[in-house]
Amino acid sequence: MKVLICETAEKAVARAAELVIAQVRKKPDAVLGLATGGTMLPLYRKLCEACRQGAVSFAQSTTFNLDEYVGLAPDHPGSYHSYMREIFFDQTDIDLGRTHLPRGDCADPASECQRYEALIAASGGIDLQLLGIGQNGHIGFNEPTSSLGSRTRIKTLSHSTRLANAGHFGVIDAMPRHALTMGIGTILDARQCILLATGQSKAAAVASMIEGPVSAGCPASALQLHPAMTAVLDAEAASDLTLTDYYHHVHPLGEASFWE
Ligand SMILES: N[C@@H]1[C@@H](O)[C@H](O)[C@@H](COP(=O)(O)O)O[C@@H]1O
Repeated sequence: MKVLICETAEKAVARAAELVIAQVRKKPDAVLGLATGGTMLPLYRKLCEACRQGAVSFAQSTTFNLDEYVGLAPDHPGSYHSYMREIFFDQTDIDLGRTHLPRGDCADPASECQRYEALIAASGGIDLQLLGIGQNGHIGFNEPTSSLGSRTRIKTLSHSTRLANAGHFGVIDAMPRHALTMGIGTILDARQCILLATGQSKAAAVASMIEGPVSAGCPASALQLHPAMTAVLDAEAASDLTLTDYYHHVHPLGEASFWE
């Protein structure tokens, strides 16, 4: 795993945006795996800005999002369909017909998961998967205990994940209890992964992901096995890593990359 430590969150976001833009410039019809969450907001802002300025075009991109809440229709304001339209799709030149998210409101979620997996495979597979990380080490909605070989399926959300995301729903009782999520095996199939983590609240999860044992207890630790995985971190998110000590000695207030 390549670990890129940047001095500030702003710089980490800028580096992650550069990596995405470089991939799309190199392969304009790239298949992108997309993530949601607060960490991604400034990253999408950068990508939209670059698109408006003509620095990158998503017109030929195909996208697959990691997850969606069970029971929510695409036009529900708390759905990830709504998030993606508002934050990214409607502000770029992307062809909406080539954007995909699992349908949360389908009658048969299990067959929706199979349909979604088949669609990803039919697209030729994901070239670049963008990821955030939950405070408990989840990726997508693969909560701790997720099988490392899992495919797209339904997961029960942990109480801490529901609390962390309840803001979008007003009260925790309005927050969905389940999600459809790409599996860890689905994510590991992507040809390249970029995980962005910023802020002190992610430090423990980031340390488990990079320096902990590969374990279903920290689903993100499975990314240690991926041959082309880059973790882009700010200094706060990196602060529990043993390699951060070296970073502070050798690169005070700078950017540094390490191979773990
Ligand atoms: N399903 C999403 C994840 O894909 C995301 O990585 C995580 C972290 O979100 P945040 O960036 O808001 O901390 O939140 C949700 O659980």
